[in-house]
Amino acid sequence: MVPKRIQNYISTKFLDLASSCLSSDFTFIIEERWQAVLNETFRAVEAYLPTRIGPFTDSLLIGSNEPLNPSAPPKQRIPVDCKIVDEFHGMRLEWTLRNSVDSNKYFPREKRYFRLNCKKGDRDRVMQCYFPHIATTARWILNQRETLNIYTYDRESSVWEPTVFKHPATFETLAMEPEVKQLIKDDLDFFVERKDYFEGVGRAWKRGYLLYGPPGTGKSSLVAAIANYLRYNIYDLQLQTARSDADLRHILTSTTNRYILLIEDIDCGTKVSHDRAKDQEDNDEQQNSNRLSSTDPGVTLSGLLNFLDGLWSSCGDERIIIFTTNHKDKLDPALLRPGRMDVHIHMGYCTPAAFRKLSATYLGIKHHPSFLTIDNLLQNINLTPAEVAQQLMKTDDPEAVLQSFIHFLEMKRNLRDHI
Ligand SMILES: Nc1ncnc2c1ncn2[C@@H]1O[C@H](COP(=O)(O)OP(=O)(O)OP(=O)(O)O)[C@@H](O)[C@H]1O
Repeated sequence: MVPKRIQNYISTKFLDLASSCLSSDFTFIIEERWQAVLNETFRAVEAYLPTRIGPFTDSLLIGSNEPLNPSAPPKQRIPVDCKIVDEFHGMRLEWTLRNSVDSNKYFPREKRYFRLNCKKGDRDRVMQCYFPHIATTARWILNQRETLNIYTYDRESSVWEPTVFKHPATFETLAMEPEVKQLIKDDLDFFVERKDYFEGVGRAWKRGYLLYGPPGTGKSSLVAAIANYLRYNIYDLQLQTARSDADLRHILTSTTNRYILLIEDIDCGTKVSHDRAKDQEDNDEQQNSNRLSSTDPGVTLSGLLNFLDGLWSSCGDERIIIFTTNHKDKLDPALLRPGRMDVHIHMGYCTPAAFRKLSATYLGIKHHPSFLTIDNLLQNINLTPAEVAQQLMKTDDPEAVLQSFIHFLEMKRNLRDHI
């Protein structure tokens, strides 16, 4: 009397129920993304599991990126479908990394997820003890990591591609006014240590820096120094790689916590720049003035601002956002409004104090009778630290370098006087 389809439905449901009652196993699934942002549990497991590779692990991904140390053992990662067995407080925990392609989307994206199998009876203990243990261990591992990464966004595969970041710049080697340097370091320390403060005053735990100044004054070097100081990875974003605001959101929420988001030369090739002189002529274009790129259909200034301090700004924790520009005056005033970028840092021409730092770094000389002459000359000439550094690398005889540098400065001064 019962139609075949309903019979099948009932028997399938019955079998499901029976197998779930009879099976003593339980499975946790940990996907890479959680509610539109990167899943911190996934990231913690990713950092933790390589420490659990044991003699029974049957395959590993290995690789190396240290050309200067070829005899060092390669680094290990966990391949897809490889089983890792962990033991914790008497529980047996079986992990597997899986991969699937999300084909529903217009742009197919790879979806990675971890499966954790345990005994049904251990489920609560896994939630209450094991996952917190993973989170704590992962935090420690990530804090200890020796190498930093710089990520660039690969538009084709829609993922951030990491490269090892080994920039030698530090606050110690940076040539800038010592007071400014100290201010930046204090600001960074305050930021890192005051999660509770940011929460208490209802602000997202992020800090925005705008570095501006002529080319060669050390903006990129300062970014590197900040990354090395905080041990934060850098996500280097070219705004043009985002196809639309939605794409930008996806890109920005596919990052981990604790990072520097770097958008260099924000004035270049985008409509974030604001050429006031052209305002009148560009009336029609003003309709589209929100658009950052004329070839890409859709990243808008408001899309970017929304991530900076709009509703999306609270997605993610412990983020330093750095914009650099050679032309602050070309930026849209909306970007410069108080509260948008918390700290504006002017990277200027080489000052006597900056010269002393460069001399100590490049020549190993901290005091020299010729410094007075150099100070006087520098005060009247606009020379970037990059130009000074170039002059100081001319030969490996420090005395000869200083003499030739004085000649160079005098030549510059005479040239300027004749124009
Ligand atoms: N303030 C500085 N302290 C130490 N070195 C510096 C400084 N400024 C520039 N340099 C030297 O000059 C090189 C170029 O500097 P850097 O790329 O940091 O400048 P920039 O302001 O980012 O330039 P651009 O605007 O062209 O990107 C650096 O590799 C570094 O060796």
